[in-house]
Amino acid sequence: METLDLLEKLRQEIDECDKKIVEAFEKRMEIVLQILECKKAKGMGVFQPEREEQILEKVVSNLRNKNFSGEIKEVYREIMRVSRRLQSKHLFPYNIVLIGFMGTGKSAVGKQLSQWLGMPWTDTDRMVEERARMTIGEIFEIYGEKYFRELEKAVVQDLQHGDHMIISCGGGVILKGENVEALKKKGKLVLLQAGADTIYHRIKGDFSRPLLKDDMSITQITKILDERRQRYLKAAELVIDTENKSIDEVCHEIILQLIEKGTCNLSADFS
Ligand SMILES: Nc1ncnc2c1ncn2[C@@H]1O[C@H](COP(=O)(O)OP(=O)(O)O)[C@@H](O)[C@H]1O
Ligand SMILES: O=C(O)C1=C[C@@H](OP(=O)(O)O)[C@@H](O)[C@H](O)C1
Ligand SMILES: [Mg+2]
Repeated sequence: METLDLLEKLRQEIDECDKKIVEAFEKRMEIVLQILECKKAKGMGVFQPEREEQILEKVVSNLRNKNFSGEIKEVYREIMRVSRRLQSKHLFPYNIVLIGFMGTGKSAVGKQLSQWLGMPWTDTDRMVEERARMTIGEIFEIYGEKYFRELEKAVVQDLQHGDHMIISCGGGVILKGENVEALKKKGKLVLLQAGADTIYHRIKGDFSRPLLKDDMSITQITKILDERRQRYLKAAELVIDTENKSIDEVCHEIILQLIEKGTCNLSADFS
């Protein structure tokens, strides 16, 4: 057979394979949505790591040519992430926005939630750093806090167009009313709380936070917390106490509370 004819024939075979894949994919996604209803009824989480491991093992064992084990695993990891994302899109049809004081776990919890729910994650501090090509510490040192707040505001304004994401905010995002307004357009604001003692113990070894660089103490944390408390509470649509809870436990609590709220007033707020 001529090379060009062969190429055409092989392409037709690929098209046939793709048709089957699309059919199977569509069916899989429909089943994924039915599973969501069962999980909801049983109070189960979207992310079931043991089940995902079993699926990976099963698809590899179904392979006739084991040379493709790595490839099939890669594809399936992505399929399972997309499945999680589809389920969480139905559960949480809005951005989940984490606010709260430094050290309450906004960044760590956001990252973990993103993994569990298959939702993309962004951190306003990282966005500011990327845009300025400087660390937060350098921005404060060279240009001062006011300039940092303007950069933070610009990032938040851009984020108001994002859909179905986890957004970890910098602790001072609530200092500007327009930030809160923009974040609420498509998001549910979840306040993470912790006492000054806990916060101090979580962040005492980390000097990347300029507001505490010269005075990393419980007294200084308490002072700034007191100044901001009302703003945090006013902005929050859901309040989560993180004291004596692991990062996983905080994530569970957020998911549970958001689902609980969803049955009463979320659909009205976020339709
Ligand atoms: N619930 C928690 N329990 C224990 N350590 C935590 C918890 N939440 C966050 N941490 C830790 O505290 C530190 C600060 O967390 P981070 O997510 O950076 O806070 P934030 O973004 O709110 O400033 C990190 O070392 C993180 O691993
Ligand atoms: O509370 C604040 O004003 C700040 C909190 C920091 O973020 P984290 O809350 O993630 O530490 C960072 O945005 C900056 O250092 C200022
Ligand atoms: Mg952070």
